[in-house]
Amino acid sequence: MKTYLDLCRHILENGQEKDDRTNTGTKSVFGYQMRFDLQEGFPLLTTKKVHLKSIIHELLWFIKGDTNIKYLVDNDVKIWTDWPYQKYKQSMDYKNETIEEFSEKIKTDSEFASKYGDLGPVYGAQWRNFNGVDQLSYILNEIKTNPSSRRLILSAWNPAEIKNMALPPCHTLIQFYVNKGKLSLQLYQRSGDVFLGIPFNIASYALLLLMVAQVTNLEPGEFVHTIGDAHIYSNHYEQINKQLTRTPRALPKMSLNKNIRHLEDFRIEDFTLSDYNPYSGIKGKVAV
Ligand SMILES: Nc1nc(=O)c2c([nH]1)NC[C@@H]1CN(c3ccc(C(=O)N[C@@H](CCC(=O)O)C(=O)O)cc3)CN21
Ligand SMILES: O=c1ccn([C@H]2C[C@H](O)[C@@H](COP(=O)(O)O)O2)c(=O)[nH]1
Repeated sequence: MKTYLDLCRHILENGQEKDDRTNTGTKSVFGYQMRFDLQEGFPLLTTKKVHLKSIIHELLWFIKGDTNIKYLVDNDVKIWTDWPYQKYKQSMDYKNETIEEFSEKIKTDSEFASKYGDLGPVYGAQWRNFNGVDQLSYILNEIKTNPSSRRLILSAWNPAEIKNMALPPCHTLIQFYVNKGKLSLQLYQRSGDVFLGIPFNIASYALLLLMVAQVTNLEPGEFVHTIGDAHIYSNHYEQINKQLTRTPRALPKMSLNKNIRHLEDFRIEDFTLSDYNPYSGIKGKVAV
């Protein structure tokens, strides 16, 4: 994952200080592209330990078309909880619960979960029902029947619905590309938190590529990651510099249960990561 460290170095050396919505402050560049050949291994960072289980669950949650954090919270995935919690804090029902108590209520009280756990029409909703279009089914069918198409696009950016989303989509658009029996995927990410979000996003879309390749009988090719505003938050400089002192190790391997033929049939137990030997994890605050 030298590719990732190159991005970090590029921003530290060439990035400009930029204010942002969260008032944390960032160093930022506009426009950056990374390429990962999936034949060379699974692109999971080795310069810090990345919690893959959260990534897999999040992806399965998108594929289900789900937008309520209940599924994530039930599976102990915490990455989306801050946003509904902030909203809950501003409501009449809020009784000084901590985020842990809030999560517990989401788990045990389904009425509470439907009232306070929904993020609005975020990824899952747009992937499966963009103004009535199931984009994921459409893409899978096109890849199988019309692989040379240059229109294999899936968009999460639905301008009419942005105002109803807890957070406007960061991974706004993906395009598939099929050539010589290989499937590639390019992501256009409008905004990328290089320390927290990007390692997750790389792994997540690499995984989606492997899954789609399997169910369309293609070999995985390249994941191309294009970022618009690529930034390092000012409270993450230390964590990034620490990673820059670490020499990347060999990439792990990801194998999928070969019996799965439909995207919706994948379950957490169908993913096996092997030979993952990362350096220790590094903590950092998420800017909300
Ligand atoms: N500022 C910001 N950065 C993000 O990366 C981000 C957002 N906001 N908002 C929406 C989602 C949520 N994402 C998140 C949120 C939290 C972590 C995080 O805290 N990661 C820790 C712990 C992981 C875990 O508990 O599994 C990490 O060490 O990676 C990562 C991505 C990615 N996105
Ligand atoms: O998958 C994700 C989701 C979010 N991010 C980061 C990028 C930004 O730091 C924030 C979102 O704030 P905006 O003001 O809406 O850009 O979250 C990410 O890197 N990856």
